[in-house]
Amino acid sequence: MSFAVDANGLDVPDQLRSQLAADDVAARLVAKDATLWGPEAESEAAIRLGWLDLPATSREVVARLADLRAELAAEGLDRVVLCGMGGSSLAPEVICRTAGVPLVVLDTTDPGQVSAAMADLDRTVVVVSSKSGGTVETDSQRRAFISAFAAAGLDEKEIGARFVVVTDPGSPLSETAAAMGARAVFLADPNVGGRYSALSAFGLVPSALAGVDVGALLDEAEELAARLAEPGNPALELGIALGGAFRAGRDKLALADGSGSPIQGFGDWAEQLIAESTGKEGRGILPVVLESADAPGAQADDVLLAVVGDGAPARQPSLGVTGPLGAQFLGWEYATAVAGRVLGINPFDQPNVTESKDNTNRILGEGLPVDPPAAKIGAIEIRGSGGALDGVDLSAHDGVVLALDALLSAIPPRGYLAVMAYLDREQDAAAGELRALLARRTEHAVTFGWGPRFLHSTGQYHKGGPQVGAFLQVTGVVDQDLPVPDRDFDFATLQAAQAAGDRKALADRGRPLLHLHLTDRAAGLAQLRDVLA
Ligand SMILES: O=P(O)(O)OC[C@H]1O[C@H](O)[C@H](O)[C@@H](O)[C@@H]1O
Repeated sequence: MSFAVDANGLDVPDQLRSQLAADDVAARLVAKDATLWGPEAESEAAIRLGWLDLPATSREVVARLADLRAELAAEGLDRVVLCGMGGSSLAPEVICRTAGVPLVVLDTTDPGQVSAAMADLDRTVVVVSSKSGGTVETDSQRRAFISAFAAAGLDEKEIGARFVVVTDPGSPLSETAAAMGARAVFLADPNVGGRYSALSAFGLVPSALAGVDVGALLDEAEELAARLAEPGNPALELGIALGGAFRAGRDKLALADGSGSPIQGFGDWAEQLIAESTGKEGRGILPVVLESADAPGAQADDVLLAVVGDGAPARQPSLGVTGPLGAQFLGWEYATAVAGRVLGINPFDQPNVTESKDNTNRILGEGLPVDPPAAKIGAIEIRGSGGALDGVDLSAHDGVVLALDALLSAIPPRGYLAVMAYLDREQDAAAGELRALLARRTEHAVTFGWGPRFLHSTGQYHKGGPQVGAFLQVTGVVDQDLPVPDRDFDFATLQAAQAAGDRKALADRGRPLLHLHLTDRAAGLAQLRDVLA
C-alpha cells in the first residue's frame, strides 16, 4: 500500500494550497532549494536536506550490515543495546517495535534502567549512536558499558569488539571509537539533521543488527521519493494539512497508531520531528502522543487528530495517514519541512535545546540546588513554582490532588499540560498512565515524556514554542546509584541535575511548574493513580 493522506472534515483554505503550488514548493524541495524557509534559515537549510536522498544513498550500507550481523551472530552476540538520544534512537525504536524484533533502547540517565540494560553481557553488542558525538547521556552510558564488560573479565580488545559506533565524520565520538578499537564505525551523512535521520545509518544500523530487513524499509521510502516533486503528492498534502490546521487555530497534533496498523509507536518518533522542527519563536505545532485514537486529552478545538497506518477516524477534523513505515518516515519529514514554511520558521534548527543542557552543566559544577518540599504526603514530596501551589492547602490529606488541580487550572487558554517523568521507563512504566488520568480532568491537551529523553524532543517546544504550558515534573528516589566512570558525577546526580536544569529553564520563563518527588517510586505512583482515578 502506498503512502496516502485521508482527511476527514479538515478544511484547508484553497489559498494556502494554491500559494504553495504557485511557489513550486514540491519541486523546489526535492531540488534542495535552501531558500524555501527565508534568508535567515538558508545557511542551515543548505546543509540539512540530505534526507531527501537517503532512500537511494543508504543502500550502500545494507550489505555491510548483513555481513556484520552474521559476524556477530557467529560469535553468539545476538542481544543489541542502543545507546542514543533523540534522533539517534527514536527511529530504531519504532522500526524494531514494528518489525517485532527485540532492541534494548537506552535513552535515559536513570541509574536503575541503565543498570538493568547491562544484563546478559556475554551475548551483548552495544551500538553507540550520536551525531554530534558529544551527548552526555550517550557518553555516560558508553563509559558504564566499558566498565561492565571489564568487570565481566573482557580485555581491552574484546571490549572494543563489543561496540559498534554511528556518528558524523570528524565527531569526537569517531575519535573515541578509533581509540577504543570499536568493531565497526558507521559514518552518517553530515547533511542530515538528527530528527531527519531515520533512513540514514542512525536508523538502519541498530535496526539491521537487531534483525530488521532495512532494505525493505528503503524500498518503501523510495516508492514515495519518486513522487515527491509532483504537485499534489500525498506528503505535500500532509504538510498542507498540518500548516492549514495551524493557521486555523489547531496548533496541537494528536498522534495515534491506527488499531489496524502494524506500525507501533510512530508518535514517539514523529513527536521529536514535529516539536523540535516547529516549536520556536513563540510558535509551533505541539505533538500529543496518544495511547490510542480514542484516548482522552485531545478533544479540544485547538487539536487535530492524526492516525498513522489507518484511514481517518470518524472524529472531525482528523487525518488518516496510511502507508508502510519507510514511506511514513520520509512523508512526515517532507510534510514537516512544508509546514515549517507555512509557519514561517526554520525547521532545521533547535535554538532552545541547549538551555536546559547549559543549566545541567552548571548544576553539575556547582552542586544540586537545595529545594525543600512544601509538604510530604505519603510517598510524595510536593514542590512547586510559578504560582503552581498558590492557594493550595497542603496540610489537607488530599493535598496532592489539590496541587494537581491547581496546576491544571493554571493552564492558560489554548495551553497544555506537559507531564515529565524522570523515572525508569521499564520499572516505573505505570507513570505513563498519568497522561490519560490527568487528561480526564481537563479539556486541554496533555502530553507525557520520559526525562531526559523528552529534552531532545518536546523540550525545544516547551521553551521555544508558545508560552502556554503548565508542567508536572515527577522525580523519584534512587535506591541503587551507578557511577559514570572517569567523570565527577554519577548517574543519579546527572539525572537530578537534568531535572533541576529543566526546572530552572521553565521557572525562568515564569511557567507554572509542580514538582512531585517520589520517596518510594512504586508507592508514589500508586498513590498518584489512586488520587486521580
Ligand atoms: O545524536 P546526538 O548528537 O547525540 O544528538 C541527540 C539529540 O540531541 C539534541 O538534543 C538535539 O536537539 C536532538 O535533535 C538530537 O537528536
